[in-house]
Amino acid sequence: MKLLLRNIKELLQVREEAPLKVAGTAMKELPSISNAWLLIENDIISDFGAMATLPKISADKTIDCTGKIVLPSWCDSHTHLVYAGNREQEFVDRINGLSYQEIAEKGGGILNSAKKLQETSEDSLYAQSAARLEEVMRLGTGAIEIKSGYGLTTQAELKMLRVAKRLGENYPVAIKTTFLGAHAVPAAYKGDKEGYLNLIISEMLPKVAAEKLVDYVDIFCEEGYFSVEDTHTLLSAANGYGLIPKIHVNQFNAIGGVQAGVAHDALSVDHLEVVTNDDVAVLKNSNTMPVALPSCSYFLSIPYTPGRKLIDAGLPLALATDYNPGSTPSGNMNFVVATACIKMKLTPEEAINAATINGAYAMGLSHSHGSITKGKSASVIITKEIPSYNYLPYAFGSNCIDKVIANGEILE
Ligand SMILES: N=CN[C@@H](CCC(=O)O)C(=O)O
Ligand SMILES: [Zn+2]
Repeated sequence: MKLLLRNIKELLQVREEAPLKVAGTAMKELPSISNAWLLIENDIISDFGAMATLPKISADKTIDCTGKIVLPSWCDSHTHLVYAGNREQEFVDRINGLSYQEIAEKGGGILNSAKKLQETSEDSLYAQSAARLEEVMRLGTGAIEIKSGYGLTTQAELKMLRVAKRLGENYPVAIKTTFLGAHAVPAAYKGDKEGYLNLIISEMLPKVAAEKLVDYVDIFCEEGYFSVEDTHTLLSAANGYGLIPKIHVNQFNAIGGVQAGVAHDALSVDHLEVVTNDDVAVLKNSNTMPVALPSCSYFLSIPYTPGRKLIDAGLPLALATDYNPGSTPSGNMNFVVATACIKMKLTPEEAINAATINGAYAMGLSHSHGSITKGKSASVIITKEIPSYNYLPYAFGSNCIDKVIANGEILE
């Protein structure tokens, strides 16, 4: 099947040789071709160029993209998309004055989602999660990471991860999975965090690894959840199963989670609403991608990750949604890109790099996603007719997407 996109007003994020990631001032560059064509063969980007160079191609289908911009699909490297039910009552409780932490201390928060998930069948969990995945795919997400962490028992964690794996088998989207058993201490282990960590290490990790359910390991390194010492203990154990870390750090407090992540060569450290100069220095000498989650800051009214400071220090930055029922009930990467520009003062070029190639890096997918490069997955967004790519974050409340091509499949 040959699919030709022609008369593209601007083809964005064109990289002949795709970098693994872009950092610092290089994030301001967004290579593009005006008045372009793009050829997709089956599920692969096979060629592209300026219209003046278009060779004779007998395509099975042609899409005229006059006035429209084409860019690689969003790469959302941090989500908790598999969950049961919702937490809209906690949303109202927060409006009425309770904090996110106070809700968690009353047994709400992650434990509330864990209870719901444990009571939900695997098929119902799959159906609820599939509906969310379909929605975010139509919003332009072409690669996504999904975490466990709302099970908090061995059976329920396995259930979540099997659902995530099944989604990857059934949808034309790249899915990476992460084991987040250390998301919170479950009610059954109240006051016995060591006992729960022991369960994670001696029972959950071996089972999750034996079923080949995950690519990465995660822990919520935060006051009131898991300490830096717990983080070292878990990441060392996970290393024995070949699991690379992608961890939750510095959401509310900088307690040394960034340093712990870098010490274990984490692929990414995520949240970073609070960042110290020492965190920046440690990240500079690492391969670890800092990941900002601006929709979470928006929803919880907490500080935004100082993205400007990180990029100005020469670091890379990725943007992701954090889609989950508690802190971010939205998987919309378009809103993330707009909010990064509006609230974190990223330029549109920086935000698009952060949401494509750097997002791909943060889930180990730079070789196949995140840029318009020959041989990469044919996962692209075709916008509506818009004046320029700056319009994408500018028109933050509008859906600027006309069509999505998901691994070669057209989603209307
Ligand atoms: N902070 C930890 N975990 C999730 C939220 C969990 C929840 O509230 O359900 C996050 O990344 O924001
Ligand atoms: Zn998260």
